[in-house]
Amino acid sequence: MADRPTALTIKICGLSTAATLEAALAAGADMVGLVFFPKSPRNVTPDAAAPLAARACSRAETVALVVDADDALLAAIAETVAPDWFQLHGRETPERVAEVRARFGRPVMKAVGIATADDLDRARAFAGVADRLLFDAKPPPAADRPGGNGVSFDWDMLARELPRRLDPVPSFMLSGGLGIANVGDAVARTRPFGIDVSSGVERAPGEKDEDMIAAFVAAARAAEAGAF
Ligand SMILES: O=C(O)c1ccccc1NCC(=O)[C@H](O)[C@H](O)COP(=O)(O)O
Repeated sequence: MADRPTALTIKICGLSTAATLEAALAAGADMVGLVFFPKSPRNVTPDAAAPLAARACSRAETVALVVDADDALLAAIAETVAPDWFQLHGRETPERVAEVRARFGRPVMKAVGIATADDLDRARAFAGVADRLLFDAKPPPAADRPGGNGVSFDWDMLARELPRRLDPVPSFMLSGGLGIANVGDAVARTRPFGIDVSSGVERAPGEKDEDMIAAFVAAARAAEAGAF
């Protein structure tokens, strides 16, 4: 079993305005995510993201989320935004994860889509390479993005199969369809290192809601008391 934190790490992903970023920081988020994927309603350019990352500096870790990004985009983000983490949310191989980690000198979180226990076997290849895994739901068939779709997967399957299939259990974050009403249940069932939310704190796709962010963090903090 990987080291357990004394507290739940909370990540709010897909922030694109100063006001909602401030709401996440004020609520006590540990990580804030910036999405660099043009098809996403949360997409930001490196130039737009730079002042957001600067605002978060030393208050929370910044995470740059990319999908099958080439080195040119990663270099532009590294130089302009200087994120603490890269989150690779596409079809990156374990070799590419290792390459990004070495080339850009920052920790990498690898998202792995989970639907069945076989997907946990697939995740094993990333466990020794990525600094953290993010278990996310697979996108619905018609989705035009691989994450941030507000859909969940079977948390009980994860809790049951993870220790059987990955030994030691890696440090993982849980995402996919989390919201104010279900985050407590999700944490109690899966006991993750951390959680990650995007759609569940939005009033419309890409529009974060400051009150929902605060309520989500409060609900997650209430859940951590029982889980850790
Ligand atoms: O948010 C996006 O638009 C996005 C686009 C492409 C790849 C990943 C994306 N988001 C990932 C996340 O925000 C989270 O890591 C996670 O999937 C949670 O999403 P949600 O189910 O919406 O809470």
